[in-house]
Amino acid sequence: MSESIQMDRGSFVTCDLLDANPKSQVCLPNIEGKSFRQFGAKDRFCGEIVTVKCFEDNSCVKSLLNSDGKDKEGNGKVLVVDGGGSMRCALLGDMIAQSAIDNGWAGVIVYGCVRDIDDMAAMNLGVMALGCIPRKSTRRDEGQTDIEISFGDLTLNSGMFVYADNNGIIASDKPLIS
Ligand SMILES: O=C([O-])CC(=O)C(=O)O
Repeated sequence: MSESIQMDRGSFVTCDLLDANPKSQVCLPNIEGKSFRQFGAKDRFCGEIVTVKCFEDNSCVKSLLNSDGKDKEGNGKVLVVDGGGSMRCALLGDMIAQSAIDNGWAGVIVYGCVRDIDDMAAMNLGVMALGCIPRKSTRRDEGQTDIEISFGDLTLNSGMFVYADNNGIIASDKPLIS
């Protein structure tokens, strides 16, 4: 039985949500020797997922985060980017992160790297990524949106729900808090 817990979106704990919903997906803490870390000031964030798959090209990330990031209830969505785990360039920096905030997104999870992390650490956005690197990606308008993505034992589609805090990342077909 899954249980939607009534709770403020800013005060959930992933461990408690998972205890109440043990069939939820759980991201592994070690993915081929790499781990997700927090880079934003908002270290507890959740929302409806929008998926992107791109490799060393953040065209889709930039255009999506420059568009409305609110769900039907007006809550922020979370962009989950499968960057193939590349540690060679960053798919998000402070300027795109600022446009995510301006457009109401709750957070961005990057299976890859980010940059401008000192500025990002002060921004009211959830950001989790595997690491950081000064180099930006090359925009060639390549990448796919709303496609199934998989990493770290997660298999995610747009319309699912993700919950992230300092304990880690969990995901579910249904909302876990209401
Ligand atoms: O423009 C990019 O590709 C990433 C970046 O530096 C930013 O968002 O500020």
